[in-house]
Amino acid sequence: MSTSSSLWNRFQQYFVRYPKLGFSIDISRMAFEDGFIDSMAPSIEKAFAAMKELEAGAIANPDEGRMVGHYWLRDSSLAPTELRAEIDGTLDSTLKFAEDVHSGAIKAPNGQKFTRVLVVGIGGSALGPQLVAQAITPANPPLAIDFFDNTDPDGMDRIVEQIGAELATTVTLVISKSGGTKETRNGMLEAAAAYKAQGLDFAKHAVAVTGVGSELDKYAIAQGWMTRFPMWDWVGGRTSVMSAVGTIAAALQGVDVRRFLAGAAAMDAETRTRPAKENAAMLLALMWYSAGKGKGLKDMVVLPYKDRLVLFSKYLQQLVMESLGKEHDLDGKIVNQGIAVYGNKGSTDQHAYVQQLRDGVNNFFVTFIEVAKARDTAGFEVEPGFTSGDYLQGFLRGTRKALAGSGRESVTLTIPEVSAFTLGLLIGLFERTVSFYATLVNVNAYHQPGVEAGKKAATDFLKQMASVIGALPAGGATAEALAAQVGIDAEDAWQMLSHLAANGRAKVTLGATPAADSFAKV
Ligand SMILES: O=P(O)(O)OC[C@H]1O[C@H](O)[C@H](O)[C@@H](O)[C@@H]1O
Repeated sequence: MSTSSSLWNRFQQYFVRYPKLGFSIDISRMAFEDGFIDSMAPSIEKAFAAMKELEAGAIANPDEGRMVGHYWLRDSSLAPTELRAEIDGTLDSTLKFAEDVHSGAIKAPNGQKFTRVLVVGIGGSALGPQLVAQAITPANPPLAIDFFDNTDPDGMDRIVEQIGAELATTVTLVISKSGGTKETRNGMLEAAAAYKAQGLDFAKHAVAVTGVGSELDKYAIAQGWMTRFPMWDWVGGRTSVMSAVGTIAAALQGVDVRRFLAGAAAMDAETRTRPAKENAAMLLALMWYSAGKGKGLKDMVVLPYKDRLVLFSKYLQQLVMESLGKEHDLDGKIVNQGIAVYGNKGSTDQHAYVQQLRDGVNNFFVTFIEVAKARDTAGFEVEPGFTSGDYLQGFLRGTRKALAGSGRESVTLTIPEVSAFTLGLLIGLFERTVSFYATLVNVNAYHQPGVEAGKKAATDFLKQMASVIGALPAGGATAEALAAQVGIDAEDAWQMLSHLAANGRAKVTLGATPAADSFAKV
């Protein structure tokens, strides 16, 4: 990768485009040797074979004994026969629901049309709808959208305050595949309380998207919610944006959902059968492998040069890190796999962390996303002969060159514009890349056992907090003494007592050290 003519040749060799989709991938600035792809042939074959089985309904998630069916959501004809009607029917009914909300056939209890949607969900049950809302909704969508995607009460208070009296015409989607996620349960209860405070009946504004028979599903039935849509165990949260999880909010916001699905289906079709050297998903998986030596040694920095795609790095962060970040491989060997993903957008990031990318520790590769069309409206020249869009391209190309000049690797993906179709296409591309890469490094991409450890520790912490509150004396005691009394760790006790004190639920007299602080009942 030295002279400009050899770079031009390398570009020709490693540039693949799908003209029908307006999509291209350029891996010429990755530092693999020319024989690399051929040398990976046996692994590539294995990955293609595993994908074929997965798409045919194999138990591709062995730990949970589940099929992996997100690829069927955009082409139900590939799904096992018994699932097809349910996939199509659910899609139709989510779109019909949105249509009825728009037309006023489904109204708010006050007789007016719904004007806003509040999504309560977290992780895979929020990131997809958030990305869609940011990237492909009209500037002034038919319904404005807000999210409760955390159990931060202050965050929720701010949203409720912003919505104000419009809560009367707000439909709330509570989204949880498992139906038991605590943050989402809390968000739902907080939302219900906010409606109640305005004299509104939450049930008449509430819609559930969840697994049939889940805690949430039962609750929604018992409370008489507006309606419910199903989630299936064969769709993982992080790949659920094309199920009801993503389609309802998208449709309510005026997104052409069928085009969104068609984009993913089109990328699936391109990358399902093409041989490795012209297969964008396989090439990307091979680049991840080459950059990180199959061990995730290099982070992936996602740099879309387009404001609308600012959440794409966050979306990929969950998709990639929750799928690939695994302690064990499929043979039970300890491997501690994964690829760290971060990023924001260009050229904004050039004024922040790109300094380190150019000059600092070389522990990453960049994925540039270039959008060919600069804007929808007529061009405007910021100086004679140049538009803002020319600058955006200049900064992308300049950064790619500057990085390559100091031995930093990058992949560049180009799409014609940001639309429902091209967002679907990008999501489809990365989903298949994750599936391929998982086989290359022999991990199960479809479970997330590590997430459970933090959840269990949080549950224990809350149980212990209850016993500490019960033991708080009127006269004051140290954290250590209270911890010994209820049989818990002294630091945990101090942390929860400090939290209680900060929120007016305990009194604290600070000592010289945490051990000398004294806590009492209020
Ligand atoms: O949709 P839910 O069941 O509420 O799950 C929400 C999220 O939380 C879990 O902890 C998982 O790690 C995520 O993959 C999932 O998307």
